[in-house]
Amino acid sequence: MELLRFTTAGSVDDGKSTLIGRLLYDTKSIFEDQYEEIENSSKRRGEENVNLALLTDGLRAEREQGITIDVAYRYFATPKRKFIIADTPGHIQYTRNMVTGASTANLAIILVDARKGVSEQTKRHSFIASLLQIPHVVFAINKMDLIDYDEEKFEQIKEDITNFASKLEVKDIHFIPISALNGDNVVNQSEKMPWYKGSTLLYLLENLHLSSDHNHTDARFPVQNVIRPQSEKYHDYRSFAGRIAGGVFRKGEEVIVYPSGFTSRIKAIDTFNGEIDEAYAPMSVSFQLEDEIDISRGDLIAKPNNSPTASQDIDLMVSWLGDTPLNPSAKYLVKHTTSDVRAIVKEIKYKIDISTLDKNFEDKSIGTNDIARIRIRTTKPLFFDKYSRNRISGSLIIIDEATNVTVGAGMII
Ligand SMILES: Nc1nc2c(ncn2[C@@H]2O[C@H](COP(=O)(O)OP(=O)(O)OP(=O)(O)O)[C@@H](O)[C@H]2O)c(=O)[nH]1
Repeated sequence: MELLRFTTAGSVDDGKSTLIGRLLYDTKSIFEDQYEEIENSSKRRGEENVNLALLTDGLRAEREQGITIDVAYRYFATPKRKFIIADTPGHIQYTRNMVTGASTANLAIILVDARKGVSEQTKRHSFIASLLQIPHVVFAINKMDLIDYDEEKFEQIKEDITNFASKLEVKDIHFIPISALNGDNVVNQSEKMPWYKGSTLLYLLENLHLSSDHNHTDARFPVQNVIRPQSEKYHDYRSFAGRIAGGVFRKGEEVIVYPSGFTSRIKAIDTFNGEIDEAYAPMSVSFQLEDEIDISRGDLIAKPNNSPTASQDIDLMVSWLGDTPLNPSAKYLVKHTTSDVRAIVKEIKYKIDISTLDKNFEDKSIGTNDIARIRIRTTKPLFFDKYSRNRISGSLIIIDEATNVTVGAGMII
């Protein structure tokens, strides 16, 4: 069954928790006793309706004690698909949380309060979604019940969003008028908005075409592990395990290994369920090669005539996640796919004001939640692609060596 990863974003109180609760409840993904529990809490709090937000807020309260990065992952499934929701609270640390939750997402739901329309947060979240190149973005115009399910107001918000989104790189945009509280257009089609002819949120989540989210052109296989069993029986066995980051690999095809540049052919493709003839992103497989060449963790297997860029000077957009500002004279550790290298920040080109999208060339201080264009120099060449071409081989993370904390998420330009 296919897996869809999505993230929710919105300002505080736009209804993220209620929406997630509604999705879980209407798809029957919660247990009877969980429902009874929130039913009782709602009564105790003197609330008229069962407050579905309590379902996720309860879990949140628990995790807010002592976990630095505030993203909770929730799972549910329908007969059609499996889902992982990265639930990020909307308060101050928005950028950091959204970047963390969204980096592997296929889709982002950006909530907009129908009464307020496009807000500063809507713009920030849309910018981050475009920066991270989340392939699909759904603007859920929530609380339609509070504006009498007014079609004109919905159309106006849609137009406002379309106008500023035209400046961004978002490939696939959807708009759905919903009421998370009452369940309109979340799982069930609303009877209150006969003018809306589009699909419900769940229908969209279940039916979106996902295979084109991966790069199927440039074959990239970062080696995670060399498998060399100790037992007599597998005496001559050696294979290279990892997850395909792009393209298609077939048995018998010629491959090239970086950084060595040696070539060989694929003798076999092993998987957990046995041998296969063809493998593509995002499958986890292990390659046996025909020649005995030296390969270790961090190497990249690709195909001749389709090489990645090799360089030690790398330009990137960085989203700063650290609590302490970027230190231009520090050495950082950089993790790029399966390889680790040391790096320094050579240049801070500019910082982006994410509410206006303006570039600031004067202020070079990069603190928490800032997004900036920088250039780093690594101690060894990295073999990479542009982030716009491949979200895996085009991204890296920056780690503070002293504390081992991830301080930056970088998208290679
Ligand atoms: N009338 C109406 N109220 C809603 C709707 N969705 C959410 N609310 C209410 O809006 C308030 C905030 O909802 P939450 O789901 O807690 O908002 P949130 O975005 O998760 O907030 P944080 O978790 O604090 O970021 C609650 O009182 C909800 O009952 C809706 O569709 N209609």
